[in-house]
Amino acid sequence: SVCPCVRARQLPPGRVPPLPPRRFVAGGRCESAARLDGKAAVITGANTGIGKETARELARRGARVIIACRDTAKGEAAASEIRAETGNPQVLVKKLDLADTKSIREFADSFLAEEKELHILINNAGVMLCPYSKTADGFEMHLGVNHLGHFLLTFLLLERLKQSAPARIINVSSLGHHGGRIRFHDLNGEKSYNRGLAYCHSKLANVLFTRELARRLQGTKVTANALHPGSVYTELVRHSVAMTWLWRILSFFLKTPWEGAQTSVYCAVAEELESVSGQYFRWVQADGMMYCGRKPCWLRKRALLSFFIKKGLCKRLVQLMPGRLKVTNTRALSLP
Ligand SMILES: NC(=O)C1=CN([C@@H]2O[C@H](COP(=O)(O)OP(=O)(O)OC[C@H]3O[C@@H](n4cnc5c(N)ncnc54)[C@H](OP(=O)(O)O)[C@@H]3O)[C@@H](O)[C@H]2O)C=CC1
Ligand SMILES: CC1=C(/C=C/C(C)=C/C=C/C(C)=C/C=O)C(C)(C)CCC1
Repeated sequence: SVCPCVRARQLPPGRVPPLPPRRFVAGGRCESAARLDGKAAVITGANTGIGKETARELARRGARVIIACRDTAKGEAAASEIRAETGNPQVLVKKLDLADTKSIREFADSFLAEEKELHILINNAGVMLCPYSKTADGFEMHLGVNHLGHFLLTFLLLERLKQSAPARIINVSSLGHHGGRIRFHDLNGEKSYNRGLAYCHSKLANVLFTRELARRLQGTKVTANALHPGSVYTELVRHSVAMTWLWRILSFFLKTPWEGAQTSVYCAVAEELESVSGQYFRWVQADGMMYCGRKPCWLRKRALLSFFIKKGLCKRLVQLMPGRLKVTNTRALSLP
């Protein structure tokens, strides 16, 4: 493992390592130095938040990045900022409204006509806590945008991904998927609707879609993985006044969008994931509390030590903590 001081020096220009109290929430970062020259990536909802920071990191690595967003003015503002900062002129904007299948088809037609290759598709855009509403095609908004829109987009771009293989599909899900159920009898939430649960259902759909897609893509060199980015201070909570205030109050303890993008970047570039498919990733802390995967045995045996790390009482281990963060597969899901 690399000394934290060395890792700090490897941060991209302008990024400072988080202050000690924030190290607990900042999570790890993608340490792969992989370049993406000659590779093309589509990132949905990349005009802001996690998507924008993901676009910035892929552009920094030399990729041709297509920002797929519903508001092209916001997209252009993000693209010109990224072009200026990374020096990569190949950051483009294309209109995509995931709440309208007509717009998704237009995006795909235009993309397929203009772009010959696609190596990375990051289904990142999302809505949360929307008051009850429907997409242009009559689907409940969370399911329509977060899952069905991305489902159609992926389907339309799949041949291009296969032709460009090795290629990766990354679905940005959420820890919230644990609270989700696929309510086959009421997919549109017409019989009962809870906006928090509607979000969770759509995020479970992301995970299940990833698993089935990975199964169907076996042998094609196109992988599909899902992830939870962490709790990130973004505009995701905009539909809820209470959550907007909670987010402001907790902001110091939430990941920044750049920190939140690290799991997406890891899934997109890490060499060791070249043939890993059908998995769900999230950063986990080696304090034994959140760890579901390969917990180091010295931690498993020492619950007290784990408590000290969590409370920040053991200075040396706290200093080492960022180096002990891993992305791991967590939950094995089966269809309901
Ligand atoms: N922030 C967090 O704590 C967590 C986030 N996530 C997931 O991370 C992903 C990114 O969210 P985050 O960056 O936090 O949130 P933001 O609200 O900052 O970004 C969401 C993006 O999705 C776009 N979007 C929303 N609706 C549509 C649509 N109909 N068509 C096209 N684009 C659309 C938004 O566009 P516009 O700007 O035009 O509204 C925006 O670009 C989401 O999938 C979210 O569920 C998961 C767990 C935690
Ligand atoms: C209570 C609490 C937290 C709040 C976490 C929340 C509220 C997470 C919400 C996540 C969402 C909205 C996910 C969307 O997919 C922190 C800040 C992590 C740490 C301090 C204790």
